[in-house]
Amino acid sequence: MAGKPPKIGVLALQGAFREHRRLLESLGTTVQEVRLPADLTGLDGLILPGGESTTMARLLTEYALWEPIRAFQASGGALWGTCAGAILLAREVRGAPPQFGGRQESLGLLDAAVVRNAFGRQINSFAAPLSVQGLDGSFPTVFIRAPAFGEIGNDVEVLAQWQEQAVMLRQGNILATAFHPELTQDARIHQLFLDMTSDSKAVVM
Ligand SMILES: NC(=O)CC[C@H](N)C(=O)O
Repeated sequence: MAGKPPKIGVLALQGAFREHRRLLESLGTTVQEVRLPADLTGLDGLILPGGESTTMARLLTEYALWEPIRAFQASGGALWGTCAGAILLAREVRGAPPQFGGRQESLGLLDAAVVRNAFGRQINSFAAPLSVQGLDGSFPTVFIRAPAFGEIGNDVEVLAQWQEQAVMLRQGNILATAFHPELTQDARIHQLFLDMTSDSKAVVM
């Protein structure tokens, strides 16, 4: 769809937000770092980066961002969570640390449960070429203490799997990857997300 180029926010409380910014800018996208609810104004999409989901959850509470992000998505804003960011999107989080009483707050916007650290600890981190639905050839994925998705709702498409576990999901204007496209030089999933922002604008109009 022709029109204004999308403006994308990257949640910049903690984690790999600079890496997302670099890839988005390589595609000519205007990027806004998001730390406060007001930073969401005028954005077409928001990326929740990888990092540490328990820390990010605490900071989302401190900066009063939970409800504004839900409202942003409800009004047509696209969301993409990578790794810890994907954990924040899920309906239910498994494997929360005991000091959280085994429970971890999430946005609950993606109709799937997420299992933290599904592929093991830091030392079990790995890189692998993966086939991703809609992309030609393989995509160079990087998994760092990555989650996997389960109990996936009917409205959710599985776009990639690793060892029979779902690692990339799309539900309408929400995208979730258990891996880190921002740590590669391959901007195709960032491009896919930019395309999603114009899809959701088309729906709203
Ligand atoms: N690379 C990552 O984002 C790791 C996510 C981390 N295991 C968490 O649960 O938050």
